[in-house]
Amino acid sequence: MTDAAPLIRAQNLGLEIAGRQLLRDISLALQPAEIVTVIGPNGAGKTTLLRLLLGLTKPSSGSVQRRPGLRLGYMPQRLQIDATMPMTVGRFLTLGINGVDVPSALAQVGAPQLAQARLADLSGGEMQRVLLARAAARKPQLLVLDEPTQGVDLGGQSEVYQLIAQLRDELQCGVLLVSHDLHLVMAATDRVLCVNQHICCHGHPEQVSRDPVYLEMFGDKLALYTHQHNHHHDISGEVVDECCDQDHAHAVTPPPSRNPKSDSDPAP
Ligand SMILES: Nc1ncnc2c1ncn2[C@@H]1O[C@H](COP(=O)(O)OP(=O)(O)OP(=O)(O)O)[C@@H](O)[C@H]1O
Repeated sequence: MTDAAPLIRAQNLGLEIAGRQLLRDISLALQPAEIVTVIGPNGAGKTTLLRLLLGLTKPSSGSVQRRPGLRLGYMPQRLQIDATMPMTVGRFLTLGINGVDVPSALAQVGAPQLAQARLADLSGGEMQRVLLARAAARKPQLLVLDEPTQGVDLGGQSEVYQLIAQLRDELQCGVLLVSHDLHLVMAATDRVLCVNQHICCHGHPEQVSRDPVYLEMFGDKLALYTHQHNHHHDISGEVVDECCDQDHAHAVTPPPSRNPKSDSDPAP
């Protein structure tokens, strides 16, 4: 494969376990330096898809091709830490990875002060930054991040996504990440795959956010929100009309679909 070849290409992936079809007909290609976000409801198969792409789970059907020698950085969804474990962040970053420069690895994720901190003492946001630093420490060609903002408060979440976009620019690596919230990742994502056992829709984030399939899937969460001002937004935040209520709960108004790619389209 050449540099222009995808980092990973999957064709017609399917996984069945104990008679249950967890994933079917997944075809995709991850390009270098591209940020791709997988979204989908709980139990949709997002983590399972990552595992198939990484070769940690064997598909029941279809195939995955990875670039030979592909350098991966993986950030798992959660890391169980024993509160009594005395390990420092600096030690954790070098475990099993040769030649990690701890100060610069932490500086890269905006946490230079954490080298001597105990892993068990970190806040949710600090822990995510440390996990990101470890995933980036191998200078990966592909960063795979499973819900990188778990345990991070809302204000900190967009910071983490900005950091991911910054890492992509610095390392020129592809990024494959899982998220529950399209709107948080929109600004830092080139392409979205909406997964629920199969790829339901895909495309640029704005396209997907207006796709009827996406809206149906996340409709309950998007349908109502409360805030204090006097206009409506569509789901990408644009003001779509005026009204005079203050402090109201209202429905998000999706604008007309702009040719999103949906269920019936060929795979990405
Ligand atoms: N090894 C396995 N054996 C049987 N079922 C499994 C296995 N791995 C995952 N599943 C099931 O597959 C479904 C998809 O799981 P997965 O963790 O991929 O979902 P997800 O989209 O990542 O969910 P969440 O958003 O809740 O993290 C779930 O119903 C899960 O119970």
